[in-house]
Amino acid sequence: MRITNAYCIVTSPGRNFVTLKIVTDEGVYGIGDATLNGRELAVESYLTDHVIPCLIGRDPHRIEDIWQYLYKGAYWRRGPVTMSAIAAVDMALWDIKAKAANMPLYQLLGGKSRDGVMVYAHANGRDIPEALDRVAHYQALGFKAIRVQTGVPGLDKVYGVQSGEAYEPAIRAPVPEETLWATEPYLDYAPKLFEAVRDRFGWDLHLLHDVHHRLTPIEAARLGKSLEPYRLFWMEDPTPAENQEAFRLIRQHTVTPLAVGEVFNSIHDCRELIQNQLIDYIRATLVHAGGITHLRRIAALAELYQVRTGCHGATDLSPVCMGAALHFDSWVPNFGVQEYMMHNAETDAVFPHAYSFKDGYLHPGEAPGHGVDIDEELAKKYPYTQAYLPVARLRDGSMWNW
Ligand SMILES: O=C(O)C(=O)C[C@H](O)[C@H](O)CO
Ligand SMILES: [Mg+2]
Repeated sequence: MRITNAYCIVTSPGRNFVTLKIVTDEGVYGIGDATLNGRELAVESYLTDHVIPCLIGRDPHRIEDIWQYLYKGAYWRRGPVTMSAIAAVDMALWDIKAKAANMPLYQLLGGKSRDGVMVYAHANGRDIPEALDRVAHYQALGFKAIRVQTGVPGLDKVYGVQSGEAYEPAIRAPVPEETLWATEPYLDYAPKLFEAVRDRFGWDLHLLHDVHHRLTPIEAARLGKSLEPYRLFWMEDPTPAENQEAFRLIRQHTVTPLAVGEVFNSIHDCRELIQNQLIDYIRATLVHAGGITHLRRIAALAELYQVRTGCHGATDLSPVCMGAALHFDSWVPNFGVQEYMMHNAETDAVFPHAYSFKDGYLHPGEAPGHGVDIDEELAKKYPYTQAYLPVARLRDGSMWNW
């Protein structure tokens, strides 16, 4: 089998997605997600200008060799643009291999380790009562795990809180939106939120919370400690993780479980966090961390230290990433949970998929490959529009972490 053609499809059914399609001489094709929120065209150019010309004529079954070629062959290693491009190729090649074998991808990875993939939903409210209503909504849908975020008194816009029906932080505009952040009111308010959630819903629900990189290590330690009575499933990204050592300080003060890594793109970003058991869940996922070939190395390292997976699954990762991740999640021995934000109807129509939700679990389906396709004609109806994640500043105007 040979690769005869490959190209990117950029589409925007509500938000921007970059998809790679790899076509072979035997008519089998594979699909990979290459979306990097706010930097979509950089990955598209990396693939189109620098990667695709090197793929033509290669044997698509040689997934490991192609991965190594793209990683080592560029000389410049790692980084989100490079690793998202490699991930797209890798996902598409695994799709081809599984389709050629006439098997769902999880079978090639080693078969299922579980009957369903537990997923968590996002309950977002402008205040505590609204957040509680959203928790009730997702619990009624059958979710066993729910992430809860609220607005903070005195702050106009806060990460994770929706102004309309669907939460979409990447605003369509030529430059990022500016938002305001203040740590003190947040640290006071977050425990009140979880006290209210436990009061109303009891203990038979996994609760998660995303701090979105906004605290210093000692502030994160304080928050983890103040959330202990509410027994969170995890506290996510409490502080930026470039300095992996910083998590030692948080760990010394709290037993609230920690989840980190949605912005990571290689095993080196989380090696110390894992080897020193400074986290409980690793959030890296396929599209930003080099695809299945690389994520399974990360998971294997994590397994040695009883760190479990908690793959990123926000809506800026396309259904292609979600579908492939569900095969990975079905197989990976040290699975923890999968994020599931749910795409809008337009996105689901552009990306027909085999996965389905039932009673708090997602199932990858039995279609050969990863089970997600792209309707290229429909995709053309939604042209790319510039959109960026917001930035955050403190009250004195200093730049902060969004
Ligand atoms: O889903 C999460 O946990 C996130 O933090 C979502 C991110 O803000 C989003 O994916 C950025 O593109
Ligand atoms: Mg997050």
